[in-house]
Amino acid sequence: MTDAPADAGPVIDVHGLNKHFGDKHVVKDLDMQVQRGEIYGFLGPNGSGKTTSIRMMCGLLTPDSGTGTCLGFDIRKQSAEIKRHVGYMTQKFSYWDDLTIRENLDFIARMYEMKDRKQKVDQALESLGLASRAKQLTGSLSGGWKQRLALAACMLHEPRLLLLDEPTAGVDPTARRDFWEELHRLAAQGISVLVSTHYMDEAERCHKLAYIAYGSLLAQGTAQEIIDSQQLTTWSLRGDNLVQLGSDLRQQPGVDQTVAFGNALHISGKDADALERTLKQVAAERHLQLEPAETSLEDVFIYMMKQSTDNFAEAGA
Ligand SMILES: Nc1ncnc2c1ncn2[C@@H]1O[C@H](COP(=O)(O)OP(=O)(O)OP(=O)(O)O)[C@@H](O)[C@H]1O
Repeated sequence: MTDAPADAGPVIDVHGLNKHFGDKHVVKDLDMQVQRGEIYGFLGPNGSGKTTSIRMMCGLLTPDSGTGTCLGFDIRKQSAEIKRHVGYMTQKFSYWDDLTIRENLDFIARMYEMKDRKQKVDQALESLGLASRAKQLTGSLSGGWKQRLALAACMLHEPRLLLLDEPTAGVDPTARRDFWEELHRLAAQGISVLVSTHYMDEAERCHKLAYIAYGSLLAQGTAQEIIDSQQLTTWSLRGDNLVQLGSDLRQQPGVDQTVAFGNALHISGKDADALERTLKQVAAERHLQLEPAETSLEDVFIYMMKQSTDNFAEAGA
């Protein structure tokens, strides 16, 4: 096994990655860097190229063009070495229902030809809180426990990088919170995590984020940097019949987007002056309560998704 320099440079460093499936350009000129101990969130609408990007970055799929390294190994030429140091959790739970948790982990340990198998499995059961359920059949576990088993399985060979593809889809909020506590514990030990998600609360727990739509990376940075990058101003308007109000407002000058949040409507726009004039007038006419609001990550993601949908449609793609 070839060892890559452990602490030298970014854990993922890719430039100009492209991938086509047939005539579909699924990933376009992707540049990305992930640092050691960083939790990096990957967001974007369904089918935007997240899984394809993750697979290229860990050497499972060869890009049509572009270059890069993962853990210091060349993504084109050294995929076997990358796989030895990466834990990959796919979207689909792929363990045996009729084996117990321990048997599933033992099977994975055999696949990796680990010498101290029993000790490694015991450690994994202990550190992910699975010890009390070690003898339970996997098929009878709830979604949260299955996902904990999947994490234990992809941590078994002590990878330095975790690639997690929507690891918490369909899992309840408490189990998701526990899962994220675990990710932060691993990151604090220097393990890097690239995780795709559709959940806003999870996005906010990442150190850095990338937003990808129709194969193009539209923004990357900390949550605050992504919010700032779109230069939106947002106001909150309270009142009755928010659906009708939203639809009326979307025709008005300065209003780029309206999103209902509980009993309030978030209204955002790029032209701050025009937006303020419109909203003050509407609030006065209809006796509504108007307040400036912080632009949230969710406001910004909805805005970017809408922009990219429009651009995609205009391009006739
Ligand atoms: N092996 C393949 N052959 C042909 N097309 C593919 C293949 N894999 C993915 N695609 C297509 O590439 C596009 C991007 O898919 P990908 O799975 O990377 O998106 P995603 O962002 O991970 O989506 P989701 O959020 O739904 O998981 C989709 O249009 C998908 O249908």
